[in-house]
Amino acid sequence: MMMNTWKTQCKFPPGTVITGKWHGGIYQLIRELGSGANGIVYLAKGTKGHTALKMSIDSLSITSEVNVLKAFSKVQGDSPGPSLHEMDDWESPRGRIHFYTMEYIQGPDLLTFIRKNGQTWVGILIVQLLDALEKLHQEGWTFGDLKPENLIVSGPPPRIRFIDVGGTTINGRAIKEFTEFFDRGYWGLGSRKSEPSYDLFSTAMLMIHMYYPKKFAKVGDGKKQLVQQIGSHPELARFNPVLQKALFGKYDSAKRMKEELLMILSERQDKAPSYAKRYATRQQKKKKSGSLKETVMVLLLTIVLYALYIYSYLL
Ligand SMILES: Nc1ncnc2c1ncn2[C@@H]1O[C@H](COP(=O)(O)OP(=O)(O)OP(=O)(O)O)[C@@H](O)[C@H]1O
Repeated sequence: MMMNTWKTQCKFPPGTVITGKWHGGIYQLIRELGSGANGIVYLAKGTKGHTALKMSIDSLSITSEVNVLKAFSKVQGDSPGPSLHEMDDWESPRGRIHFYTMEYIQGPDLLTFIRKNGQTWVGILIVQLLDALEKLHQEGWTFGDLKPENLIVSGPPPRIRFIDVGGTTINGRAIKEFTEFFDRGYWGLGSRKSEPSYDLFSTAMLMIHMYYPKKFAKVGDGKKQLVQQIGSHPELARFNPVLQKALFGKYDSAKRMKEELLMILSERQDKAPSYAKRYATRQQKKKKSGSLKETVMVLLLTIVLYALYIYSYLL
């Protein structure tokens, strides 16, 4: 009932002009992009070009999402989420509506991208995701509701971005929004406390979902079931050590998970481009066992292979 009320209040046809009460920004709605639990997102045209405009009658949720977007902008390097343009109110014919505008992120969601471009992309995109998560966690936030619909692959070059920051929570609190399949509480594998390991569990579930596009429900012992699902898919099974550690809360940082994932990806020389393969073979011949030198070399090799791997796909 509540939802219908706000939905009706925030529903406007293309062409509607929104004028900011406090900052005077003018936006014309182009089309609806989607609606969530508390608002509607439109593609709009402002004086500086296209923008995504989220409106809601709930000022608290708008303020809290704006705060998350501000935190994203503090993240080192490019923001993993949409950059915030401005926040304002609009005195609409149906009363005051709160809104903010942000970068319009164009591209397919994660699952659509994988369906179109193949599973060879899974590793690299998850590495990118872990990179973004590491930065977010360092700023003291947990993303929370990680699912394919909240991840857009923009580009080229393909780059994974977060949308829908409604579930992003300060570390140490209770997770605000979650989706059963990606929630460790649902699988009986941990609490709903916002902390890095919560996101890493969801990341492992994202990987599983990319190989099992049809989500499956929990039957009996969640832990046993997930281990079985991983083991019975040959492509997914090679990620087994990393997946199990992430599912069972053994990683306390996305960085560590990323490093171990990169190790597995660098082992996959059969799929690597030929120059990468030659490089890897050369390095293996030179390899001296059991030393720090070896660890450094493996890491370097991993980085080089990763760069070549990406490069080969951009050609
Ligand atoms: N910055 C953006 N760029 C492009 N599309 C966006 C952007 N933000 C949101 N969208 C689109 O608008 C839809 C609605 O977004 P919104 O954040 O309101 O909620 P949701 O993800 O559908 O649901 P909920 O918040 O309930 O989890 C998204 O699914 C996405 O398709």
